[in-house]
Amino acid sequence: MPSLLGAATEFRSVELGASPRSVTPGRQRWDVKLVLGRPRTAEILAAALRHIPGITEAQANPVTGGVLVRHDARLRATDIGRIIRRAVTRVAEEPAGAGRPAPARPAPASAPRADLGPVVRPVLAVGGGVAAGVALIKGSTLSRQLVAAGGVATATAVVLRKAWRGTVDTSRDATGTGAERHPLLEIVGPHRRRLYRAAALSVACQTAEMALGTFLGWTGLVLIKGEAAPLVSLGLTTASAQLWGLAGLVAVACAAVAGLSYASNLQWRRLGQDIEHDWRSRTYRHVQHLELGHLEGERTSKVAGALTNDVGQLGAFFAGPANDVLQLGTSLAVLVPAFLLLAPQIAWIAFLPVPVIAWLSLHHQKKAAADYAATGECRSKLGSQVINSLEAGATVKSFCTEDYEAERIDVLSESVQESSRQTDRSTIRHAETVRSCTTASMAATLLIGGLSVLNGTLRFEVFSPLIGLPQMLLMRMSRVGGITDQYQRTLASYNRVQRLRTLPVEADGGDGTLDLAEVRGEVVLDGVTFAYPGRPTALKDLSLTIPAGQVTALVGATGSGKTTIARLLMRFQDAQSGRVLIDGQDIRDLRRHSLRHAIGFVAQDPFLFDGSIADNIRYGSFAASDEEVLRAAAMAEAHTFVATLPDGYDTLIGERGAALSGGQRQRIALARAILKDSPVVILDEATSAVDNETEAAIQRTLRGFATDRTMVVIAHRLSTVRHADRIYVMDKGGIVAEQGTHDELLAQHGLYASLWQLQAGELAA
Ligand SMILES: Nc1ncnc2c1ncn2[C@@H]1O[C@H](COP(=O)(O)OP(=O)(O)OP(=O)(O)O)[C@@H](O)[C@H]1O
Repeated sequence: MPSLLGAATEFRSVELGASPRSVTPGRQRWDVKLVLGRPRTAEILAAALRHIPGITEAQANPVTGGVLVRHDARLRATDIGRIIRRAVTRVAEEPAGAGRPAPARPAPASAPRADLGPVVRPVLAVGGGVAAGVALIKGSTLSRQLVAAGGVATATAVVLRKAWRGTVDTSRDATGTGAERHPLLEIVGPHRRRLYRAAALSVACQTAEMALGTFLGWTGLVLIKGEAAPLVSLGLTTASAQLWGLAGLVAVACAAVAGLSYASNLQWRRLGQDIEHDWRSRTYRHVQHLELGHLEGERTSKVAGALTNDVGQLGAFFAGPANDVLQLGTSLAVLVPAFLLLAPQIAWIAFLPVPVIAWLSLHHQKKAAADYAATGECRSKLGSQVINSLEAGATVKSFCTEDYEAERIDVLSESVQESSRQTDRSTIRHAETVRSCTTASMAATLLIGGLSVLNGTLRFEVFSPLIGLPQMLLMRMSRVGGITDQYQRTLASYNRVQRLRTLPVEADGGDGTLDLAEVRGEVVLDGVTFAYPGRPTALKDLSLTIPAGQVTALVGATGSGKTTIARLLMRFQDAQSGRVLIDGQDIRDLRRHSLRHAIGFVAQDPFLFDGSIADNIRYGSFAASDEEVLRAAAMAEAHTFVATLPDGYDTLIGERGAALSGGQRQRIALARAILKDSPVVILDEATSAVDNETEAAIQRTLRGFATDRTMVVIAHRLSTVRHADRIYVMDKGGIVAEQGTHDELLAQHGLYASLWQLQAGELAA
C-alpha cells in the first residue's frame, strides 16, 4: 500500500492543488482545490473522469474538495494519478470543454469567429470610449445624458451576457453531452409552445399594466392642469370629458390586466406542472434502467430527493419567477425607449440601478451556487440518516441506542441549520441591497425629474405620467434578489437531476432473444473472472457447468462468490473476462430482458412491496389468475399461513413486508418466482429462514416443479441441497474446491464432508 500511495504522491510537486488522500486498490480519494466551492467545476471534472475507459465511478465534492475515483483492474494506481492530474489541468485551462468527450470538440468552422473577438472587442471598446468621452466633454446636455443612458444600457447588456454565458457553459459541461443550450431551455424541453404562450400573455399583461399606469398619470394631469394633451388629440376637449374618457380607459385596462394576469398565471403554472411531471417521469425511467452497480451505489434518499424536491424546483421556477423575469423584461423594453424619447435627462438615473442590480445578482449567484451545493449535500446526508435510523428501529432498540441515533440526527440537522443560515444570510443581504438600490433610484428620479420640471428643461405633462412607471419597474427590480435566489436553486436542482441522468443505463448488448418454450437451461461459466469495483477478485478464472433440467447446488464458504455467480447469470454485472453461456449462447449477445424473462430469481434478501400478499405474489406476472396465485403459494408452502390471516391474500404486509416473519416473507418471494414459471430458477438462500419441517415440505413440492427446468440452489444448510443432482463446493477466492453428488462428496472426505459432519453434529447436539 505505501508504494501505491508513494506512486500517486509523485504528482504533489506539480502545482495543481491536487493531492491523493487515500489510495486503495480500485479506489482513490484526492483533494482537489480547484473544485472547492465550485460545484460546476466539480461536475465538469467528474464528468471528464467518467468518460475515461476503466473508470467506473467519479465524484467530485465542491464542499470538501474531495474527488473519489473508482476504477477497474485495467488501470493501475499510478495511471489514476496521471489521469486525475491531466483532467484537473484540462478543467483548469479549458473549463468549457473538459467535460466533453474528445470528439465533441467545437468544429473548426467556428474557430475564426472565436479569433476575431480579441481584436474586434478592444477596438470597439476603445472607439466607443473615445466617442463617449468627446460627447461628454464637448457635447450638449442632451448628448451627455444620452451617452450616460447608453452607458447604463451597455453595462446592463455586458452583465446579463456574462451571466447567461456562464450558465450555458455549465449546462453543457455538467451533462457532458455537448449540448449548447441554456439550462432553462433544457428544462423547458418539449414544452416550448406553452412557454411562448405564457410569455406572450405575460408581455400583454405587463403592457396593459403600464397603460393603466399611464392613464392614472393622465388623470392626475387633468386634475392639476385641467387637461391632458394626448386626450385632446382624441377629441376630448373638456376636463370632464377627459375624466369620463379616462374612467373608461382605466376600466378597460383594469379588466385587461385582470384577464391577462389570470390567463398568464394559469399558463405559467401549467408549464411548471408539465415540466415537473415530464422531468420526474423521464428521470425515473432513466433511473430504473441504470446499471445495477450505479443504482446500488447511489444513496436512496439522494435519488428520492432529486425525483421529488429537485424536479419540483424545476417546475416551481417556471410557475413563478420566470413570469416575473418576463414582466421585468417587458417593462424595460417599453420604458427604456419611452424615457429616452420623452425624458432623456432622467433616463440614465432611472435605469442606473439596473446594471448595478444585475452585477450584484451575478456576483451573488456565483457565491450562492457553492452555498446551495453545500446545503444540498448536508440535507441529503440528513435525509439518508433519518431513513437509515428509522429502518433500523429494532436494531436501535435492541442496542438501546435511541439517544445515540437522536444525537447523530441532531449533529446533521445542526450542519443543515448552519449551512442554511449562511445561505440565508447572503440571500437576504443581496435582497436588501437590491431594495436599497431601487429605492435610491426612485428618490433620485423624483428629485432630478422634479428639478428639471422646475428649471423648465422637462415639461410637467411629460414627467407626470413617467413618475409612476419607473417606480413600477423598480419595485419589480426589488424582486430580482428573490428571482436570483430561485434561479440559483433551480440551477443546483438541475445539476443534481442531470447528474443522475448522466449515469450510464444498462446497455442491451446483443439482439439475440431466447424462446422461453425452447430454452433447455444449460448454463456454462467459461473461465470467468470478476471483481466488484474497488474490491478483490470475487471469481477467479471460474469454469463450471450447470446441466439443463437438473438441480445444481452451490455451497461453501461465505463470501466465496455464490451469489456473484447468480448476479452474473442475471447480467446484473458482466464478467471482466471469460464467458457465461446459456444453451451455448453468450449471454452478452442476448437482450437483457429476454435473458431475465428466462430466469426466476429469489434473492437472499427478497424485497416485498407495500401492498397485499396477492399483489406481491403476482408481481411481474400481472396477468396471473387467482387460481394460479393460489397454486404458486401452495407450492411455496405459503398457502397454509396465508389462509389463517383474517384478510387472506388481501392482507397488507407493510413496507418491505414488515408485517410478516422472515420465513413468511421468503415463502411469498418463492411463490412469486414459481408463478413466473421460467425455465431456469435460481434460489439464493430462498428457504434459509424457514424451519426444517417446512423446508422439507417445500423441497418435496419443488421436486415436482423442477422436473422440466434447471434449478440452481444456493444454500449454507446442506440438508437443503442433499438431493441435488450436482453440488459445487466453493471456496475463498471464487474457486470450485469440490464437486459431485452428496454421496460422492461425502466419500471424498474433503471440505463438504467436514461441513456435513459439522452440521449433522449441530443438528444432533
Ligand atoms: N455489491 C457488492 N459490492 C462490492 N463487493 C461485493 C458486492 N457483493 C458482494 N461483494 C463481495 O464479493 C465477494 C463475493 O460475494 P458473494 O455475495 O458472491 O458471496 P457468497 O458466497 O454469496 O456469500 P454468502 O454465502 O455470505 O452469501 C465478497 O467478498 C463480497 O464482499
